[in-house]
Amino acid sequence: MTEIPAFKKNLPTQIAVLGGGSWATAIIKILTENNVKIKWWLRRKSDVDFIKKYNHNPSYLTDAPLNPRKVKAYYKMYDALQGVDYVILAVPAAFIPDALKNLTRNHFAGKKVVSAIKGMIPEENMLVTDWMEKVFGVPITQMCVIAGPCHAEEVAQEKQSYLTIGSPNIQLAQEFSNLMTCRYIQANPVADLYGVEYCAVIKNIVAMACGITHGLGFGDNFQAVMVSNAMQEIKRFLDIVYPQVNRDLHSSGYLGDLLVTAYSQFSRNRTFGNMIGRGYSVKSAQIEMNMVAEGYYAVKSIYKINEQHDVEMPIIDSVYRILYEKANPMAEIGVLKGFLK
Ligand SMILES: NC(=O)C1=CN([C@@H]2O[C@H](COP(=O)(O)OP(=O)(O)OC[C@H]3O[C@@H](n4cnc5c(N)ncnc54)[C@H](OP(=O)(O)O)[C@@H]3O)[C@@H](O)[C@H]2O)C=CC1
Ligand SMILES: O=C(CO)COP(=O)(O)O
Repeated sequence: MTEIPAFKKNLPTQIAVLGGGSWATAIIKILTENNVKIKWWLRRKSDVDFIKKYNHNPSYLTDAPLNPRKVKAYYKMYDALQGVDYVILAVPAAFIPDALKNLTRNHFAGKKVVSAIKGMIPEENMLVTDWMEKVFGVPITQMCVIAGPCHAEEVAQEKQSYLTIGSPNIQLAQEFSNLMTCRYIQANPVADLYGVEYCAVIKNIVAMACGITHGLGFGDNFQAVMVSNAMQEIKRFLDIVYPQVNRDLHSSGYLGDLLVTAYSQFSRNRTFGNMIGRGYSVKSAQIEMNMVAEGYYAVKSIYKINEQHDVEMPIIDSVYRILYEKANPMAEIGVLKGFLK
């Protein structure tokens, strides 16, 4: 017998959130504005104990209070997954294989899976949703992704923001959008899961390029040209890798996400790039940041995927050579200048 979903019985929707960083914390804050119960998995027992006692995350978005009637923290992932309707993945992509290594297909059977991750699985150069389908057999029609211009720090301050929920299953995208819409968040469904997921990954690399050029002393004029060219680069890539009619790349789920990451003071990817432009090595930039810049891993994956397609992607190529081939940033941006219009 098919189980009646909780929202149809007017019961709280039970949602597992996997990951203890700033985005997981922000998503939990948003969801608890609605009729949901959250089962929150974090990797450190000390964090779980802290949240049970003080009702906020000890390390990320520490000012965001969490409703103890709606949020329960878990250290064992199996316990967090029990009885939930949705599983939200919010661990940085590079750590997903390790975080989920003890799970089987059964843990996801019948559950809807949402990726809040804007990164690629590095070893396999795969989108997170493709990887979830391959490893755990989750049908793509049971998955959606969260995209759009939205920094966790602004969610914590309840600043009006917009999200885009992508799924080939538009009913699912609508259902999850309803769960994510509240006083300060408007979530909108789109049928283009792969387009928004790839765009969210690539815009992180572009934000790194913006940070690099800023660190090198280039100004706003140059950055505006680079961001415009980046949008065309994203379009060329998507038109080859996942063509779709009616994809509006100028909407906030694509262009908006690129703009906020390229320009925001909160962007980890831009901050990381800025350090590289100022002369930090990759290792020292990683040590300096206590958060994860997905673009570092993603640029290698996109570069490798594009070896099969040969799309013209000069910004991606430059960032790849700077981060992985120790190319001199100033010399590399000098080469890039010749491609920009
Ligand atoms: N922050 C934002 O505004 C947004 C983030 N996203 C996406 O959300 C995803 C999660 O990022 P976010 O929450 O920001 O991450 P943060 O940078 O805020 O935190 C890093 C997280 O990664 C965990 N981590 C670090 N190293 C490891 C490891 N070796 N194994 C397992 N976990 C590890 C940390 O756990 P610990 O603290 O225990 O070290 C922490 O939970 C990313 O894909 C990001 O692109 C998407 C939209 C907005
Ligand atoms: O995707 C984001 C905002 O939409 C977050 O970007 P950063 O990871 O660069 O902070």
